[in-house]
Amino acid sequence: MATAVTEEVVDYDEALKRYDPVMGLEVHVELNTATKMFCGCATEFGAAPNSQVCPVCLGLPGALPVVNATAVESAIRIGLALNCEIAQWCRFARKNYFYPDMPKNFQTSQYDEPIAFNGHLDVELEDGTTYRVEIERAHMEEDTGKSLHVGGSTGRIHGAEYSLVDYNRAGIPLIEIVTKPLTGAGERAPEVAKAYVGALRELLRALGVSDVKMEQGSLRCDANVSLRPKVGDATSDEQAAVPLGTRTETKNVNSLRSVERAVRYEITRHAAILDKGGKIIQETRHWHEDTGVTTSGREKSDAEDYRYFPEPDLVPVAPTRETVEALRQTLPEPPGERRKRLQSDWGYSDLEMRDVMNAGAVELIQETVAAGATPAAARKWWTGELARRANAEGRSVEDFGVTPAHIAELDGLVRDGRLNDSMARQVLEGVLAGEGTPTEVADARGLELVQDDGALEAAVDKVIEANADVAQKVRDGKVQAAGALIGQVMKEMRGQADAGKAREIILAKLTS
Ligand SMILES: Nc1ncnc2c1ncn2[C@@H]1O[C@H](COP(=O)(O)OP(=O)(O)OP(=O)(O)O)[C@@H](O)[C@H]1O
Ligand SMILES: [Mg+2]
Ligand SMILES: [Mg+2]
Repeated sequence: MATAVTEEVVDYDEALKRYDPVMGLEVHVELNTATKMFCGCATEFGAAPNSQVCPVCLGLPGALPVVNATAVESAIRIGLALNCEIAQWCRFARKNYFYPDMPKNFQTSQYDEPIAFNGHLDVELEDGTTYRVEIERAHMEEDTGKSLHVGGSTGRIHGAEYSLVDYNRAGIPLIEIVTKPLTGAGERAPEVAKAYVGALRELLRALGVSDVKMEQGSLRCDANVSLRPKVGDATSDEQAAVPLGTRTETKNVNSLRSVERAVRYEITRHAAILDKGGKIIQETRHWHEDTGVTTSGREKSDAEDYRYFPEPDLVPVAPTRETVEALRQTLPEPPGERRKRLQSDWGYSDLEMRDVMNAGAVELIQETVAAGATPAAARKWWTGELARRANAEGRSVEDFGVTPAHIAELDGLVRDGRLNDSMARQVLEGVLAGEGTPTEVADARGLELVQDDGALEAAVDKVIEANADVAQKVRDGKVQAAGALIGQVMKEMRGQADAGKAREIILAKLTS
């Protein structure tokens, strides 16, 4: 294991004055098929170690693999969604290397005949511009098992007392999506990296092919970074003609924010080495979330000898054009377009839509609006109260037992004038506590606005009398001062009044 040496870095903006960054992103996505890539074992996450294994995924002699047809379909759909060409005929290949988490001593992968190639994904950046990420290929392979190193001194894998290995993950279908070297992003390279992985995650989720949980490892990103001397604008022809520098490959970066930080860090680290006339070593690096740095992994040349050869135990994959076209018909509306359509349907600002995206609430809002709520109310509940609570409790809003129908019903009660905002919040408490539907909770808790305007007027009169000085301010034109009076009226009515109505009455009495 690498010892923790702090490497030199230069200021990011300084680095960008002298160097042009180039990136290549490799994303591994675990498909959500019920069974593994080449056998019938289950793929459930978190099962007891080595409970989902068989002779095929354990690589026992004589066991024969069979391709998972659903995984191939998912691979083709991913390829199509990434605007790739789909191979008419391709094979699996054995990638030979020895590592204890890989029981067969080779990984069944694809090499020079990927199922999908030559695509692109357009990603939107913060400033509204679009960057086209060129996709080199998307190929099928299988995941490895997981090692667990126990005892010994902390962080020293090979100093561990012993190691355990869990093969449940071995053989889970993976698609590796590899970009071409991405140029022309200039100082926005880290932002492009984050935006691309985010857009890819959104796309894969829309395709329904993976649960894309970076924190659980079902979506993993390796970020390759190199620098070359800067000779012009990032997008100029002279700059494009400069040969690429040596890359480093930062492994398994497991959040969008980390992708951005890791790329940024590597740019500043490379620059420091190049400034001193040093050479970048082509190697893998490990990202450390806590300290925000990468450390050296293993040296890895381009000509890494994996002794690839075509897998003799599997038949080639040869999807007919009809099959491919039929799969094309199953593609969802591109997420970017869908997002824009919904934002305009719902009348949200850019900021509001971003909140909704960040809260992962698009589907919930869609269902809530379909159930009759206004888009504004749906957004308010799902990204406000419920998202806050979910965050605080480290849970997902879906796990609360509150449904879009509940929220629509709650909104209905507010719009019918039966509940005010603070009462609606109390009703929601009750729904969260499992007391029933919003109407049931409001009935059971006796929550209902006083509809009697006479009572409200009486309360207003009383409050005006008791707060003559404030009332005078309102009369003198300081309308904001009415807020204090409304507060008093609400108190007088024990919260059972419609604050909007109270305001109307107060202003009518004092300003007309
Ligand atoms: N000089 C470079 N600078 C930045 N990125 C590069 C450079 N050369 C290649 N890349 C990118 O690095 C990535 C290399 O991924 P690829 O899967 O092809 O090979 P690998 O990382 O060597 O192999 P493995 O899949 O075994 O990790 C690609 O995204 C490619 O575009
Ligand atoms: Mg790769
Ligand atoms: Mg790689």
